Amino acid sequence: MTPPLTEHIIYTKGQLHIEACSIESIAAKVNTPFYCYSKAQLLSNIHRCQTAFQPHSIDIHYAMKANSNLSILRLIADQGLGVDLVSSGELLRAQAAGIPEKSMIFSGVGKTAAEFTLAIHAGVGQFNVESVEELEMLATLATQHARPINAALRVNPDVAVDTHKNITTGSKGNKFGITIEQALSLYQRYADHPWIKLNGLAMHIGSQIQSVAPYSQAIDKLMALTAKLEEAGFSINSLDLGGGFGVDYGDGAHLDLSSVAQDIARSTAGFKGRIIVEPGRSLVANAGVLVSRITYIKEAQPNPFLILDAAMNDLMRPALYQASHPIVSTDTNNDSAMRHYDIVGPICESTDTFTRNYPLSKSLKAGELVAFLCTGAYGAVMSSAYNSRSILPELLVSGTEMQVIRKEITQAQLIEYEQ
Ligand SMILES: Cc1ncc(COP(=O)(O)O)c(C=O)c1O
Ligand SMILES: N[C@@H](CCCC[NH3+])C(=O)O
Repeated sequence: MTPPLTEHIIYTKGQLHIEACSIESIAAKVNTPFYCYSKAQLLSNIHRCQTAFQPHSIDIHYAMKANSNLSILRLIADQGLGVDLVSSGELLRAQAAGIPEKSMIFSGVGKTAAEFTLAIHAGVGQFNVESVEELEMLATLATQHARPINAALRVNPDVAVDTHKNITTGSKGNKFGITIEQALSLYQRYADHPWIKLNGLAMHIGSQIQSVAPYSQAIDKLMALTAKLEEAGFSINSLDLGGGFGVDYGDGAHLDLSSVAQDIARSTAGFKGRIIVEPGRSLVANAGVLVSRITYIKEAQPNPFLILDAAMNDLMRPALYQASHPIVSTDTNNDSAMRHYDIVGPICESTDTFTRNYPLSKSLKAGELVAFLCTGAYGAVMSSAYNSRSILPELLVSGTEMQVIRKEITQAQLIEYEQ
Protein backbone atom coordinates (compact mmCIF):
# COMPACT_ATOMS: atom_id res chain seq x y z
CA MET A 1 0.00 0.00 0.00
CA THR A 2 1.47 3.36 -1.04
CA PRO A 3 1.37 6.01 1.67
CA PRO A 4 -1.08 8.66 0.44
CA LEU A 5 0.52 11.98 -0.36
CA THR A 6 -0.16 14.79 2.07
CA GLU A 7 1.47 18.18 2.13
CA HIS A 8 2.52 18.12 5.79
CA ILE A 9 2.87 14.47 6.82
CA ILE A 10 5.68 13.14 4.72
CA TYR A 11 7.35 9.74 4.53
CA THR A 12 10.65 9.74 2.77
CA LYS A 13 13.86 7.73 3.02
CA GLY A 14 12.51 5.62 5.86
CA GLN A 15 11.59 8.65 7.99
CA LEU A 16 8.14 9.97 8.84
CA HIS A 17 7.85 13.68 9.51
CA ILE A 18 4.84 15.50 10.92
CA GLU A 19 5.67 18.96 9.56
CA ALA A 20 9.21 19.67 10.82
CA CYS A 21 9.22 16.98 13.54
CA SER A 22 10.34 13.40 12.93
CA ILE A 23 8.28 10.81 14.78
CA GLU A 24 11.54 9.63 16.37
CA SER A 25 12.12 13.03 17.90
CA ILE A 26 8.55 13.06 19.22
CA ALA A 27 8.77 9.50 20.53
CA ALA A 28 11.91 10.50 22.41
CA LYS A 29 9.72 12.84 24.49
CA VAL A 30 6.39 10.97 24.71
CA ASN A 31 5.86 7.27 25.39
CA THR A 32 4.32 5.25 22.59
CA PRO A 33 1.65 4.64 21.50
CA PHE A 34 0.26 8.11 20.79
CA TYR A 35 -1.83 9.96 18.24
CA CYS A 36 -0.19 12.93 16.54
CA TYR A 37 -1.82 15.53 14.28
CA SER A 38 -0.45 18.17 11.94
CA LYS A 39 -1.96 21.61 12.41
CA ALA A 40 -0.96 22.74 8.91
CA GLN A 41 -2.60 19.65 7.39
CA LEU A 42 -5.81 20.28 9.33
CA LEU A 43 -5.87 23.90 8.16
CA SER A 44 -5.13 22.88 4.61
CA ASN A 45 -8.01 20.34 4.68
CA ILE A 46 -10.41 22.95 6.07
CA HIS A 47 -9.38 25.45 3.42
CA ARG A 48 -9.74 22.87 0.65
CA CYS A 49 -13.24 22.12 1.89
CA GLN A 50 -14.12 25.81 2.06
CA THR A 51 -12.74 26.38 -1.43
CA ALA A 52 -14.92 23.55 -2.74
CA PHE A 53 -18.21 24.41 -1.03
CA GLN A 54 -18.26 28.12 -0.28
CA PRO A 55 -18.37 29.37 -3.91
CA HIS A 56 -21.70 27.49 -4.12
CA SER A 57 -22.88 29.07 -0.83
CA ILE A 58 -22.95 25.65 0.83
CA ASP A 59 -22.52 25.85 4.63
CA ILE A 60 -20.07 23.49 6.32
CA HIS A 61 -20.86 21.90 9.67
CA TYR A 62 -18.01 19.67 10.85
CA ALA A 63 -19.28 16.27 12.07
CA MET A 64 -17.35 16.38 15.32
CA LYS A 65 -17.74 12.67 16.04
CA ALA A 66 -14.80 12.15 13.65
CA ASN A 67 -12.43 13.85 16.09
CA SER A 68 -13.71 15.90 19.00
CA ASN A 69 -10.44 16.87 20.65
CA LEU A 70 -10.94 20.42 21.97
CA SER A 71 -7.83 21.84 20.31
CA ILE A 72 -8.99 20.49 16.96
CA LEU A 73 -12.49 21.82 17.51
CA ARG A 74 -11.08 25.27 18.36
CA LEU A 75 -9.07 25.24 15.16
CA ILE A 76 -12.17 24.33 13.18
CA ALA A 77 -14.26 26.96 14.99
CA ASP A 78 -11.61 29.61 14.28
CA GLN A 79 -12.09 28.94 10.57
CA GLY A 80 -15.78 29.77 10.94
CA LEU A 81 -17.27 26.28 10.57
CA GLY A 82 -20.34 25.12 12.50
CA VAL A 83 -20.69 21.60 13.89
CA ASP A 84 -22.93 18.59 13.63
CA LEU A 85 -23.20 16.90 17.03
CA VAL A 86 -24.89 13.75 18.31
CA SER A 87 -24.84 13.77 22.11
CA SER A 88 -24.91 16.06 25.11
CA GLY A 89 -21.22 15.25 25.55
CA GLU A 90 -20.51 16.62 22.09
CA LEU A 91 -22.63 19.67 22.90
CA LEU A 92 -20.50 20.34 25.99
CA ARG A 93 -17.32 19.94 23.98
CA ALA A 94 -18.54 22.24 21.20
CA GLN A 95 -19.44 24.86 23.82
CA ALA A 96 -16.06 24.44 25.50
CA ALA A 97 -14.41 25.07 22.12
CA GLY A 98 -16.36 28.32 21.78
CA ILE A 99 -18.63 27.26 18.92
CA PRO A 100 -21.78 29.43 18.93
CA GLU A 101 -24.89 27.38 19.70
CA LYS A 102 -26.72 28.78 16.69
CA SER A 103 -24.01 27.13 14.54
CA MET A 104 -24.77 23.70 15.96
CA ILE A 105 -26.95 21.00 14.40
CA PHE A 106 -28.10 18.21 16.72
CA SER A 107 -28.41 14.86 14.88
CA GLY A 108 -28.81 11.28 16.09
CA VAL A 109 -31.54 8.64 16.33
CA GLY A 110 -31.87 8.44 20.10
CA LYS A 111 -31.63 11.90 21.63
CA THR A 112 -32.92 11.55 25.18
CA ALA A 113 -35.26 13.97 26.99
CA ALA A 114 -32.29 15.15 29.07
CA GLU A 115 -30.20 15.77 25.95
CA PHE A 116 -33.02 17.63 24.22
CA THR A 117 -33.59 19.76 27.32
CA LEU A 118 -29.91 20.71 27.55
CA ALA A 119 -29.81 21.58 23.85
CA ILE A 120 -33.10 23.53 23.96
CA HIS A 121 -31.79 25.69 26.81
CA ALA A 122 -28.43 26.13 25.14
CA GLY A 123 -30.19 27.47 22.02
CA VAL A 124 -28.91 24.91 19.50
CA GLY A 125 -29.63 26.23 15.99
CA GLN A 126 -31.19 23.17 14.39
CA PHE A 127 -32.51 19.80 15.50
CA ASN A 128 -32.45 17.00 12.93
CA VAL A 129 -35.26 14.70 13.97
CA GLU A 130 -35.13 11.04 12.98
CA SER A 131 -38.51 9.58 13.95
CA VAL A 132 -42.14 10.35 14.77
CA GLU A 133 -41.40 9.45 18.38
CA GLU A 134 -38.44 11.82 18.59
CA LEU A 135 -40.48 14.66 17.14
CA GLU A 136 -43.21 14.06 19.73
CA MET A 137 -40.62 14.20 22.51
CA LEU A 138 -39.07 17.38 21.12
CA ALA A 139 -42.50 19.03 20.79
CA THR A 140 -43.44 18.10 24.37
CA LEU A 141 -40.20 19.55 25.72
CA ALA A 142 -40.33 22.69 23.57
CA THR A 143 -43.86 23.36 24.89
CA GLN A 144 -42.88 22.62 28.48
CA HIS A 145 -39.91 25.01 28.29
CA ALA A 146 -41.72 27.49 26.00
CA ARG A 147 -38.83 27.66 23.51
CA PRO A 148 -39.15 27.96 19.72
CA ILE A 149 -37.37 25.16 17.86
CA ASN A 150 -36.02 24.90 14.32
CA ALA A 151 -36.33 21.32 13.18
CA ALA A 152 -35.48 19.38 10.05
CA LEU A 153 -36.72 15.87 9.26
CA ARG A 154 -33.96 13.41 8.45
CA VAL A 155 -35.15 11.10 5.72
CA ASN A 156 -33.68 7.80 4.65
CA PRO A 157 -33.57 8.11 0.85
CA ASP A 158 -32.81 4.39 0.43
CA VAL A 159 -29.90 4.54 -1.98
CA ALA A 160 -27.09 2.07 -2.51
CA VAL A 161 -23.65 3.40 -1.57
CA ASP A 162 -20.18 2.15 -2.40
CA THR A 163 -18.80 1.67 1.08
CA HIS A 164 -18.45 -1.01 3.77
CA LYS A 165 -21.92 -2.29 4.72
CA ASN A 166 -21.38 -1.38 8.38
CA ILE A 167 -21.11 2.30 7.55
CA THR A 168 -24.11 2.79 5.27
CA THR A 169 -26.82 4.94 6.85
CA GLY A 170 -29.21 5.82 4.03
CA SER A 171 -30.28 2.39 2.84
CA LYS A 172 -33.36 0.31 3.67
CA GLY A 173 -32.92 -1.47 7.00
CA ASN A 174 -30.66 1.22 8.48
CA LYS A 175 -32.01 2.70 11.71
CA PHE A 176 -31.59 6.30 10.56
CA GLY A 177 -34.27 8.79 9.51
CA ILE A 178 -37.89 8.41 8.43
CA THR A 179 -39.09 7.17 5.07
CA ILE A 180 -39.76 9.74 2.37
CA GLU A 181 -43.43 8.70 2.43
CA GLN A 182 -43.80 9.68 6.12
CA ALA A 183 -42.59 13.27 5.66
CA LEU A 184 -45.74 15.01 4.40
CA SER A 185 -48.00 13.72 7.16
CA LEU A 186 -45.48 14.83 9.81
CA TYR A 187 -45.26 18.29 8.26
CA GLN A 188 -49.08 18.44 8.29
CA ARG A 189 -49.31 17.25 11.88
CA TYR A 190 -46.94 19.97 13.14
CA ALA A 191 -48.08 22.75 10.79
CA ASP A 192 -49.68 24.84 13.54
CA HIS A 193 -47.51 23.86 16.46
CA PRO A 194 -46.73 26.93 18.56
CA TRP A 195 -43.11 25.99 19.28
CA ILE A 196 -41.94 23.55 16.60
CA LYS A 197 -41.03 25.05 13.28
CA LEU A 198 -40.46 22.20 10.83
CA ASN A 199 -38.64 23.90 8.00
CA GLY A 200 -35.94 21.61 6.71
CA LEU A 201 -34.98 18.20 5.39
CA ALA A 202 -31.81 16.28 6.17
CA MET A 203 -30.03 13.13 5.03
CA HIS A 204 -26.71 11.37 5.60
CA ILE A 205 -26.27 8.34 3.41
CA GLY A 206 -23.09 6.80 4.82
CA SER A 207 -19.40 7.25 5.33
CA GLN A 208 -16.23 6.76 3.24
CA ILE A 209 -18.25 7.05 0.01
CA GLN A 210 -16.13 7.04 -3.14
CA SER A 211 -18.43 8.40 -5.82
CA VAL A 212 -20.81 11.27 -6.49
CA ALA A 213 -23.59 9.06 -7.90
CA PRO A 214 -25.27 8.07 -4.59
CA TYR A 215 -25.40 11.73 -3.56
CA SER A 216 -27.03 12.70 -6.88
CA GLN A 217 -29.62 9.95 -6.51
CA ALA A 218 -30.42 10.82 -2.92
CA ILE A 219 -30.57 14.58 -3.58
CA ASP A 220 -32.97 14.00 -6.49
CA LYS A 221 -35.27 12.19 -4.05
CA LEU A 222 -34.91 15.00 -1.50
CA MET A 223 -35.66 17.64 -4.15
CA ALA A 224 -38.78 15.76 -5.26
CA LEU A 225 -39.92 15.64 -1.63
CA THR A 226 -39.15 19.37 -1.22
CA ALA A 227 -41.33 20.13 -4.26
CA LYS A 228 -44.15 17.99 -2.82
CA LEU A 229 -43.96 19.74 0.57
CA GLU A 230 -43.83 23.18 -1.04
CA GLU A 231 -46.84 22.33 -3.19
CA ALA A 232 -48.66 21.44 0.02
CA GLY A 233 -47.88 24.93 1.34
CA PHE A 234 -44.82 24.30 3.50
CA SER A 235 -41.65 26.31 3.12
CA ILE A 236 -38.41 24.38 3.21
CA ASN A 237 -35.60 26.68 4.33
CA SER A 238 -32.74 24.22 4.56
CA LEU A 239 -31.45 21.00 3.06
CA ASP A 240 -28.78 19.26 5.11
CA LEU A 241 -27.05 16.74 2.85
CA GLY A 242 -24.80 15.12 5.49
CA GLY A 243 -21.19 14.08 5.02
CA GLY A 244 -19.51 10.83 4.12
CA PHE A 245 -16.93 12.08 1.62
CA GLY A 246 -14.36 9.32 1.23
CA VAL A 247 -10.62 9.83 1.79
CA ASP A 248 -7.59 8.06 0.37
CA TYR A 249 -6.51 5.25 2.69
CA GLY A 250 -3.67 4.25 0.40
CA ASP A 251 -5.38 2.78 -2.66
CA GLY A 252 -5.91 6.18 -4.29
CA ALA A 253 -9.71 5.99 -4.11
CA HIS A 254 -11.38 9.05 -2.61
CA LEU A 255 -14.12 11.56 -3.28
CA ASP A 256 -13.00 14.90 -4.65
CA LEU A 257 -14.73 17.62 -2.64
CA SER A 258 -15.01 20.02 -5.60
CA SER A 259 -16.80 17.35 -7.66
CA VAL A 260 -19.31 16.73 -4.85
CA ALA A 261 -19.82 20.47 -4.38
CA GLN A 262 -20.44 20.99 -8.09
CA ASP A 263 -22.81 18.05 -8.19
CA ILE A 264 -24.74 19.33 -5.15
CA ALA A 265 -25.00 22.78 -6.74
CA ARG A 266 -26.30 21.21 -9.97
CA SER A 267 -28.74 18.86 -8.24
CA THR A 268 -30.18 21.57 -5.99
CA ALA A 269 -30.36 24.30 -8.65
CA GLY A 270 -33.46 26.41 -8.09
CA PHE A 271 -33.61 25.71 -4.35
CA LYS A 272 -33.66 29.09 -2.59
CA GLY A 273 -32.90 28.00 0.99
CA ARG A 274 -29.72 27.10 2.81
CA ILE A 275 -27.69 24.04 1.77
CA ILE A 276 -25.57 22.36 4.43
CA VAL A 277 -22.94 19.61 4.36
CA GLU A 278 -21.51 17.77 7.36
CA PRO A 279 -18.03 16.46 6.52
CA GLY A 280 -16.17 14.66 9.30
CA ARG A 281 -13.50 12.28 8.03
CA SER A 282 -12.46 14.40 5.05
CA LEU A 283 -11.38 17.25 7.34
CA VAL A 284 -9.27 15.30 9.80
CA ALA A 285 -8.35 11.80 8.59
CA ASN A 286 -5.08 12.45 6.77
CA ALA A 287 -3.95 14.97 9.39
CA GLY A 288 -3.35 12.28 12.01
CA VAL A 289 -1.09 9.30 12.62
CA LEU A 290 -0.96 6.65 15.31
CA VAL A 291 2.63 6.00 16.36
CA SER A 292 3.53 2.69 17.96
CA ARG A 293 6.64 0.73 18.89
CA ILE A 294 7.41 -2.85 17.96
CA THR A 295 7.46 -4.91 21.15
CA TYR A 296 8.45 -8.22 19.57
CA ILE A 297 8.94 -9.77 16.18
CA LYS A 298 7.65 -13.28 16.71
CA GLU A 299 8.83 -15.75 14.11
CA ALA A 300 5.94 -17.74 12.68
CA GLN A 301 4.57 -19.26 9.47
CA PRO A 302 3.55 -18.06 6.95
CA ASN A 303 4.62 -14.61 8.25
CA PRO A 304 6.34 -13.30 11.34
CA PHE A 305 4.05 -11.40 13.73
CA LEU A 306 4.95 -7.80 14.34
CA ILE A 307 3.60 -7.39 17.88
CA LEU A 308 3.07 -3.71 18.60
CA ASP A 309 2.38 -1.68 21.74
CA ALA A 310 -0.75 -0.25 20.03
CA ALA A 311 -3.86 -2.42 19.88
CA MET A 312 -7.42 -2.65 18.63
CA ASN A 313 -8.64 -0.60 21.60
CA ASP A 314 -6.54 2.32 20.31
CA LEU A 315 -7.58 1.97 16.67
CA MET A 316 -10.84 0.07 16.23
CA ARG A 317 -11.37 0.52 12.49
CA PRO A 318 -9.51 -2.60 11.26
CA ALA A 319 -11.37 -4.86 13.73
CA LEU A 320 -14.77 -3.22 13.12
CA TYR A 321 -14.76 -2.67 9.37
CA GLN A 322 -11.71 -4.60 8.11
CA ALA A 323 -10.36 -1.13 7.37
CA SER A 324 -6.77 -0.84 6.19
CA HIS A 325 -4.49 2.03 7.03
CA PRO A 326 -1.13 2.54 5.34
CA ILE A 327 1.62 1.56 7.76
CA VAL A 328 5.17 2.88 7.58
CA SER A 329 8.20 1.98 9.62
CA THR A 330 11.10 4.11 10.70
CA ASP A 331 13.82 2.32 8.85
CA THR A 332 17.07 3.09 10.61
CA ASN A 333 19.04 0.63 8.47
CA ASN A 334 18.10 2.21 5.18
CA ASP A 335 17.51 -1.31 3.90
CA SER A 336 15.17 -1.53 0.91
CA ALA A 337 14.66 -5.32 1.11
CA MET A 338 11.15 -6.16 2.26
CA ARG A 339 9.45 -8.91 4.22
CA HIS A 340 5.75 -9.60 4.82
CA TYR A 341 4.43 -9.34 8.36
CA ASP A 342 1.15 -9.96 10.19
CA ILE A 343 0.77 -6.83 12.29
CA VAL A 344 -1.00 -7.29 15.62
CA GLY A 345 -1.52 -5.75 19.05
CA PRO A 346 -1.13 -7.33 22.50
CA ILE A 347 -4.86 -7.67 23.32
CA CYS A 348 -6.34 -11.08 24.04
CA GLU A 349 -8.57 -11.19 20.96
CA SER A 350 -7.75 -12.61 17.56
CA THR A 351 -9.40 -9.57 15.97
CA ASP A 352 -6.57 -7.52 17.46
CA THR A 353 -4.94 -7.86 14.05
CA PHE A 354 -4.33 -4.65 12.16
CA THR A 355 -3.44 -6.37 8.90
CA ARG A 356 -1.85 -9.48 7.47
CA ASN A 357 0.87 -10.06 4.92
CA TYR A 358 1.99 -6.43 5.00
CA PRO A 359 5.32 -5.56 3.37
CA LEU A 360 7.77 -3.61 5.54
CA SER A 361 11.55 -3.48 5.80
CA LYS A 362 13.22 -6.83 6.24
CA SER A 363 15.59 -5.45 8.85
CA LEU A 364 12.97 -4.19 11.30
CA LYS A 365 13.84 -4.74 14.95
CA ALA A 366 11.97 -4.73 18.25
CA GLY A 367 11.98 -1.23 19.71
CA GLU A 368 11.62 0.49 16.34
CA LEU A 369 8.67 2.69 15.42
CA VAL A 370 5.80 2.11 13.05
CA ALA A 371 3.02 4.55 12.23
CA PHE A 372 -0.53 4.06 11.00
CA LEU A 373 -1.31 6.85 8.58
CA CYS A 374 -4.62 8.54 8.00
CA THR A 375 -5.91 7.91 11.52
CA GLY A 376 -7.01 11.44 12.39
CA ALA A 377 -10.68 10.48 11.94
CA TYR A 378 -12.45 7.82 14.01
CA GLY A 379 -9.13 6.91 15.66
CA ALA A 380 -8.67 8.42 19.12
CA VAL A 381 -12.41 9.11 19.50
CA MET A 382 -13.29 5.44 19.14
CA SER A 383 -10.69 4.12 21.57
CA SER A 384 -11.46 2.29 24.79
CA ALA A 385 -9.53 1.08 27.81
CA TYR A 386 -10.17 -2.62 27.09
CA ASN A 387 -7.69 -5.01 28.73
CA SER A 388 -7.20 -2.19 31.27
CA ARG A 389 -5.01 -0.26 28.91
CA SER A 390 -4.53 3.51 28.91
CA ILE A 391 -6.42 5.93 26.69
CA LEU A 392 -3.67 7.30 24.50
CA PRO A 393 -2.33 10.84 24.53
CA GLU A 394 -2.93 13.10 21.56
CA LEU A 395 -0.32 15.56 20.27
CA LEU A 396 -0.46 18.46 17.85
CA VAL A 397 2.54 19.51 15.79
CA SER A 398 2.94 22.93 14.25
CA GLY A 399 6.25 23.41 12.45
CA THR A 400 8.95 22.49 14.96
CA GLU A 401 6.58 22.79 17.95
CA MET A 402 4.85 19.82 19.55
CA GLN A 403 2.05 20.21 22.08
CA VAL A 404 0.22 17.57 24.13
CA ILE A 405 -3.46 18.31 23.44
CA ARG A 406 -4.79 15.43 25.51
CA LYS A 407 -2.79 13.73 28.21
CA GLU A 408 -2.74 9.96 28.52
CA ILE A 409 -5.60 8.71 30.72
CA THR A 410 -3.96 6.06 32.82
CA GLN A 411 -5.41 3.00 34.56
CA ALA A 412 -4.33 4.53 37.87
CA GLN A 413 -6.69 7.44 37.10
CA LEU A 414 -9.51 5.14 36.01
CA ILE A 415 -9.10 3.07 39.19
CA GLU A 416 -9.82 6.26 41.19
CA TYR A 417 -13.36 6.36 39.73
CA GLU A 418 -14.10 2.96 41.18
CA GLN A 419 -13.10 3.73 44.77
C1 LIG B 1 -25.37 12.64 10.70
C2 LIG B 1 -23.94 12.53 10.25
N1 LIG B 1 -23.41 13.57 9.58
C3 LIG B 1 -22.12 13.54 9.17
C4 LIG B 1 -21.31 12.44 9.40
C5 LIG B 1 -19.91 12.51 8.92
O1 LIG B 1 -19.51 11.48 8.13
P1 LIG B 1 -18.04 11.47 7.53
O2 LIG B 1 -17.09 11.49 8.66
O3 LIG B 1 -17.99 10.21 6.80
O4 LIG B 1 -17.91 12.67 6.66
C6 LIG B 1 -21.84 11.33 10.08
C7 LIG B 1 -21.05 10.09 10.26
O5 LIG B 1 -21.10 9.21 9.44
C8 LIG B 1 -23.19 11.39 10.52
O6 LIG B 1 -23.72 10.36 11.21
N1 LIG C 1 -16.74 5.24 12.55
C1 LIG C 1 -16.74 4.91 11.17
C2 LIG C 1 -17.64 5.65 10.28
C3 LIG C 1 -19.03 5.87 10.77
C4 LIG C 1 -19.23 7.31 11.00
C5 LIG C 1 -20.39 7.66 11.82
N2 LIG C 1 -21.68 7.43 11.18
C6 LIG C 1 -15.32 4.78 10.65
O1 LIG C 1 -14.41 4.67 11.43
O2 LIG C 1 -15.09 4.70 9.48
